[in-house]
Amino acid sequence: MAKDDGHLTVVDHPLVQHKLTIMRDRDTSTGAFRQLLREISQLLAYEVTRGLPMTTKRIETPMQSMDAPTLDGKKLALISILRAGNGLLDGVLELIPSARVGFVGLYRDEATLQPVQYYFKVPEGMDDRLVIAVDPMLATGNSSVAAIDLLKQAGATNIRFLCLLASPEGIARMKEAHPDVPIVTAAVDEALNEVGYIIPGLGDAGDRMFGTK
Ligand SMILES: O=P(O)(O)OC[C@H]1O[C@H](OP(=O)(O)OP(=O)(O)O)[C@H](O)[C@@H]1O
Ligand SMILES: O=c1cc[nH]c(=O)[nH]1
Ligand SMILES: [Mg+2]
Repeated sequence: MAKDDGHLTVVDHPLVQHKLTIMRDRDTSTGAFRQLLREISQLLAYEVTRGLPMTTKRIETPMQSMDAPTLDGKKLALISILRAGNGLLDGVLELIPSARVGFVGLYRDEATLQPVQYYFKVPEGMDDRLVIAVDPMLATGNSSVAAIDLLKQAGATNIRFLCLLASPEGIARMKEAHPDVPIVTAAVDEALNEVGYIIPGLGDAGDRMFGTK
């Protein structure tokens, strides 16, 4: 696991990198792409949930009673940035089924690369939750910055951002707009191309996941 100043964590684990390589391959099918994203999301979840507050609970093992560590999943809000965010959400939610879930609907206008909002629904009490926003792609950063703006407007103060692939430009934009939001990603690619796609990247995550192109 590579870290910079605490703002960015790159999960360079061999399992993550191997699965990401298959996802990048243009010949990987929609079904395999979705399955791999689910698997990677669970490996990334391990990192993004590091340091989550724990309490203890009195339990009886077959041998004796003990105060055992436990997580209060209800204090966690997972926010999917639609639609591709759902590909990360499903796997993380499987690991933490009691987490609360919200959705920010955004798509990138292909000409301006600005996000267009079409939906917003998050759990109550955002100010009292650890919020993990998920979206596989951090390209220009316009979508994630806008989504986090909205989450902060809804009261969130403790936010982390989980993605699969990031560009250097997107990381810089997030760091400038939201220096308090740590980013966890599987890889930082070379650059953005002239139409705002990550290079070498994996193409359009939503289209590859849902087979829409
Ligand atoms: O950092 P940015 O330049 O804003 O680009 C990243 C955004 O682009 C993709 O979504 P898209 O707009 O394609 O919507 P989709 O999830 O519905 O496919 C991706 O899932 C991010 O939300
Ligand atoms: O490379 C990119 C950039 C934005 N959105 C994607 O899905 N892929
Ligand atoms: Mg898309």
